[in-house]
Amino acid sequence: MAPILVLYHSRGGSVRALAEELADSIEAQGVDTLIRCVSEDGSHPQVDLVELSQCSALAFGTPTRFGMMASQAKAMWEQTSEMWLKGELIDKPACVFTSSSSMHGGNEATLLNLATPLLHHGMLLVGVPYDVPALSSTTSGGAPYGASHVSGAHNNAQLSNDEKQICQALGKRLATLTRKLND
Ligand SMILES: Cc1cc2nc3c(=O)[nH]c(=O)nc-3n(C[C@H](O)[C@H](O)[C@H](O)COP(=O)(O)O)c2cc1C
Repeated sequence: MAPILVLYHSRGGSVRALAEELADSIEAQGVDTLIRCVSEDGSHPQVDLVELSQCSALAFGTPTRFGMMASQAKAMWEQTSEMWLKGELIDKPACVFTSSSSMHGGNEATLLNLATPLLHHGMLLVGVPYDVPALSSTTSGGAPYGASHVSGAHNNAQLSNDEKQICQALGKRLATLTRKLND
């Protein structure tokens, strides 16, 4: 099975923290990951679109920017018309994640916005079900739509335990479903 691609954009490191947490939880299920950035950030290499077309599944995240995905990621998706024409992502599982500075500053809207191009590509969106206890106890990030983090006005809050647990549950679910689909 091809690796699961964990693809993100992050300027200050908050989304990167979620990406790394997701990758760890996928790897814990014995599934290989490839962590890539939309644009080179010094921590992980920039994605090659071939890696996107060949992945077995995708975890995709950017910061919340005015309630939607970062423009760098939107620009990347606009280069995927050929992949879309060939249907290379159809029936591959996918999940989304984001970080925002404020609690009600549009992180849920961003999760839904991140999902839009994935649905256009025919991907199977994987969310977080309510049997994950942290979804009911979180006082910061984490939603049925995906993993999220509320980073605070100075973008320096660490991931809370609930945010981590929601992120780990999402990674585990993505890995498990991907393996089942590839059996
Ligand atoms: C241009 C811009 C727009 C932003 N828009 C929002 C927003 O709509 N809502 C919000 O809560 N935070 C917003 N933020 C804050 C970031 O989403 C937040 O700091 C996030 O954690 C950054 O993630 P990163 O550390 O991975 O870059 C914005 C930041 C920038 C630079």
